[in-house]
Amino acid sequence: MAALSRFLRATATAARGMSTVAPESSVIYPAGLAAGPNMGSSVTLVETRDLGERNVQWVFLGCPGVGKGTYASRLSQLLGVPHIATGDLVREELSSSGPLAQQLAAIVNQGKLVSDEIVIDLLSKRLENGAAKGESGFILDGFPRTIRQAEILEGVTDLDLVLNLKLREDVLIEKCLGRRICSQCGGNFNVASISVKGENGMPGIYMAPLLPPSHCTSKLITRSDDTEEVVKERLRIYNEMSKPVEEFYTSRGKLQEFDLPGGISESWPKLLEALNIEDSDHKQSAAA
Ligand SMILES: Nc1ncnc2c1ncn2[C@@H]1O[C@H](COP(=O)(O)OP(=O)(O)O)[C@@H](O)[C@H]1O
Repeated sequence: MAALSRFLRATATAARGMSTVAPESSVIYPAGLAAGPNMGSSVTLVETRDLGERNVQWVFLGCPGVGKGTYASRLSQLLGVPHIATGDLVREELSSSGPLAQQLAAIVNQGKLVSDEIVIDLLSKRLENGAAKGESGFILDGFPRTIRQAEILEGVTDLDLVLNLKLREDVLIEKCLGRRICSQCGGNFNVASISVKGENGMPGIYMAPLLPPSHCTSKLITRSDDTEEVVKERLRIYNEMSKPVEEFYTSRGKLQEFDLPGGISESWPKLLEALNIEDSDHKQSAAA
């Protein structure tokens, strides 16, 4: 805990003096981004890279399978900040021969949460390594997941935005079960073809599969915690432990909700619009 506190305090101080890393494509996002989220109010669009503000510090919340990783990764490339997923940090640790590996595997494979101490330790190390390489700002994905983690983060940094991605639960389960990773290149794919009719006032939803290129097809693996039983347990734990985190940020006026309307090509431009981010290349990247 102390490590994260010390580290984030140092990063925040250093970052305040830094200008935003200019992303490769033309990105325009709201003035005063550092001061608070854009909650749909009218915001003057300016090029933030000219303002000399610090890089964004965002958090992505959302149930397992909602697509936090996909959208956080795209936005991190667009905004020139690192995408830090605590699930990836946990998986890296458990695939290592480190002392925690066995203990972590047992927890993750049951769909339970790793202790706050362990996650904070892994996150601190990741942030320290990033800062040594000159990184600043972040999009955190999968952290905080408990009120305690949220309180610790709040004690050491001032988030600009907490984005809560939402999708109906039956679709979340299908998406988790369809996830595949290429064991060679690490690419993330999804073989599920989702087509749910609208009912009881809920809109229908269509999501095309995200299929791998042919050279990855024979190398696809499934995450060991993406079985139906474990996904349901992860959803249960999300509702019990992480829903309160949504309320925590709502009460601070930081939470912005985003209902995913469909697959990436449909959702990505709408997400950029909701965030008041203009990406001149978005048509090409949405189709990628
Ligand atoms: N912030 C966190 N706190 C506790 N455990 C975490 C945290 N982030 C990740 N984990 C552990 O890593 C697992 C995988 O996380 P993640 O890849 O984010 O999965 P999901 O698809 O459920 O969002 C979680 O089920 C949990 O065991």
